[in-house]
Amino acid sequence: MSRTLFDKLWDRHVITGAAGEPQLLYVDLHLIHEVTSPQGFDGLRETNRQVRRPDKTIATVDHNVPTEDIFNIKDLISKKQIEALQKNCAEFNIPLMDIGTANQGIVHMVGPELGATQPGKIVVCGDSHTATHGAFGAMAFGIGSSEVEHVFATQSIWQKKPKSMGVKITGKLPAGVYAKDIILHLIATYGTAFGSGYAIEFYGDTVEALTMEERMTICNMSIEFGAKIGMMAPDQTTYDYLRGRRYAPENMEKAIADWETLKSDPDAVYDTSIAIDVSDLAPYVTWGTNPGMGVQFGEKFPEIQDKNDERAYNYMDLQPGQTAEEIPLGFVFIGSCTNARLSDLIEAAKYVKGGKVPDHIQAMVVPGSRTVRDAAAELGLDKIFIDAGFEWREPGCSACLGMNPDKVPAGVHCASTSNRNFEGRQGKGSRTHLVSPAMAGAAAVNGKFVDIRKEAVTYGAN
Ligand SMILES: CC(C)[C@H](C(=O)O)[C@@H](O)C(=O)O
Ligand code: SF4
Repeated sequence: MSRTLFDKLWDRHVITGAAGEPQLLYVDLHLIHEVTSPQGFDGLRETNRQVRRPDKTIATVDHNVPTEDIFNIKDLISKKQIEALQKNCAEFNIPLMDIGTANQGIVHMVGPELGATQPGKIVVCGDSHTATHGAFGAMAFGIGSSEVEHVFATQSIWQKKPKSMGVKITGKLPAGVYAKDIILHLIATYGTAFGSGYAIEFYGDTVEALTMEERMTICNMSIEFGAKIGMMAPDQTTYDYLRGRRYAPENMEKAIADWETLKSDPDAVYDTSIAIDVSDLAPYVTWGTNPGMGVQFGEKFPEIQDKNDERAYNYMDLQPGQTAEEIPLGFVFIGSCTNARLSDLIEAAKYVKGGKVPDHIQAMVVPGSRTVRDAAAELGLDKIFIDAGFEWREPGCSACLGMNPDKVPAGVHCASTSNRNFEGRQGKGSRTHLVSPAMAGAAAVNGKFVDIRKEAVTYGAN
């Protein structure tokens, strides 16, 4: 029988359980961070158990780390969580990409950078953006804290198979329009609950033409589209990305021969299918308090249709009929596991170069990992951002969410390359507008959102 990529990944991992019932799946890679792992370790200790496969577990510190004085963790809860992870990793023999080390970074950046995220694997993490790793043709999903303990102890997890959805993306992206705009467009068009109960496969000629970094941006926000799982079939782009990385297979040719089978059969059928064409897409800007409340640049913010819209407009202090250019920005955040990879910083820098961030805007770049930070500095991007008036920070989740000192002040509008614009997400009372890195960079030096498709707004673009 014809099978989708998702069916193939699922079938490979079933240990026991009948179809239609929860099934026990083997886990190939367990990523952990300081926020959702302490309970699991405590549970192991209480019952005198070990981590079954420390060699299939990788730890990162990301949510709580300061991005200025990295070893000086002032917040007591943050300090406790980070110290607990350090102690737990030492006790249970788990590799930790610790603060200050070469591989420090956000968990969803580090797995791929190390080459640990690979086609065909089941990747889990106590974090909702785990779908990011699906960009490699892996089946990756977020799990809860009690499931973290289960994976620690057994290297497996019970799951009921979700339905499958095919999202076909075709057309060539116009200049100034990015992977971020594709996923924001999908969410704005179909709603934040559309993917609920599904594992999504993104495919089509647009997807095939994307780099791994762009693919990760789309899979990352599967959760904002309602789906726990988002994936793309592996191809030459995937293999080229992985070759030579620390955890890449020793015998790449043998691995690739297997990975080549990881694609949906031509006549495989998804439970639900949708298709979009991106040839005429414009850059997106969200105006409201969920990632689906967004418009294409130039469009007016929509009329109020329900209580949610009303509440969002009140919280954001915006009105229907306004446009993105009218948003009074006070903050620009370029960071997060959605858009803080090297290509994101390169694209943002193209629009920042030679410009100046006006006094009314605080702008920061927070590379998602030290690897990215170092590579960007090598290209001189740090200088471009600093000369323009940006703060150039150390890696971490930073202002993506208010768990560390980086926060957007109450009432301030922030152009953000992250994935969530919920009330208070970037700090109490903060107002988040989700955009691509290029849109954020251009907004910083122009003092407001601008149409980056027009040459005139780019400074020294090349
Ligand atoms: C803190 C963590 C559990 C959380 C998540 O699950 O996604 C965070 O990463 C987020 O983005 O909101
Ligand atoms: S960068 Fe943001 S979305 Fe990503 S893991 Fe950290 S807090 Fe979650």
